[in-house]
Amino acid sequence: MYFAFLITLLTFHLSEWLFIYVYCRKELSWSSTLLSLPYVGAMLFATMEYVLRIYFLGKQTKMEKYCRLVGTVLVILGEVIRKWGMFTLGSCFSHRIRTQKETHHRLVTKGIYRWIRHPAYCGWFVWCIGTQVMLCNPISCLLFTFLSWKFFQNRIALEESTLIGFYGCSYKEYQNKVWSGIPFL
Ligand SMILES: C[S@@+](CC[C@H](N)C(=O)[O-])C[C@H]1O[C@@H](n2cnc3c(N)ncnc32)[C@H](O)[C@@H]1O
Repeated sequence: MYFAFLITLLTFHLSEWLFIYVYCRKELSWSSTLLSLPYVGAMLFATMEYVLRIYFLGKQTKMEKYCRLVGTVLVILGEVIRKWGMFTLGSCFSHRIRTQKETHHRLVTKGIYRWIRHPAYCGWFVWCIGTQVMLCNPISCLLFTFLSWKFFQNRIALEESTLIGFYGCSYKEYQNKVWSGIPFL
C-alpha cells in the first residue's frame, strides 16, 4: 500500500510542476512542486502512523482493502477536480495568490467554475484526505482534514479579497451564486 501512496505523491507533485512549466514558466521554481517543509513533515507523520500501526496491530486485510478502495477513489476524484480547475484557469492560474491584476487576467466562471468557486482547493482537500484513507490512518485522516480546512479558510479569505479588488461587484455576485467547494466555507 505504501508504494501506491508514494506513486500518488509523485504523480501529484510532478503534475503540479509540469503544469506551471507549461502555463506560467516565468513562475517556475522548486516551490512549483508544492513541497513545503510543513507539508513534508505532515507526510512523514502519516508514514510514521502507518508504520507503527502495522508494527503494533499487524495488517487487517479486510479493513485495508476497503480503505485502499475508498482512498483511491478520493485521490483520483481530487486530482480530476483540481486539474480540471487548473486547466480551466490556464494562464490565470498560479500557485501564489496574485495581488496585482495582470493584463491577461480574466474572471473565469465557466467550466467547473460554474459549480465550484475553488475547484483547485476543493480537489486538493479531497486528495489530501484520500491519501490518508488509502493508508488507513485514522489520526492523520482527522489531522489532515482539520489542518487543510484551516489552511483553505485563511487562503480563500485572502484570495477572495484580492479578487473583489480586481473585479468588484462581478466577483461578489459570483461569490453569492456559487459554492466555494470546501464544506462550511
Ligand atoms: C492557486 S490558484 C487557485 C484558484 C482557485 N482558488 C481554485 O481553487 O480553483 C490562485 C490564483 O487563481 C486566481 N483565481 C481564483 N479564482 C479565479 C477565477 N474565478 N477567475 C480567475 N482567476 C481566479 C487568483 O487570482 C489567484 O491568483
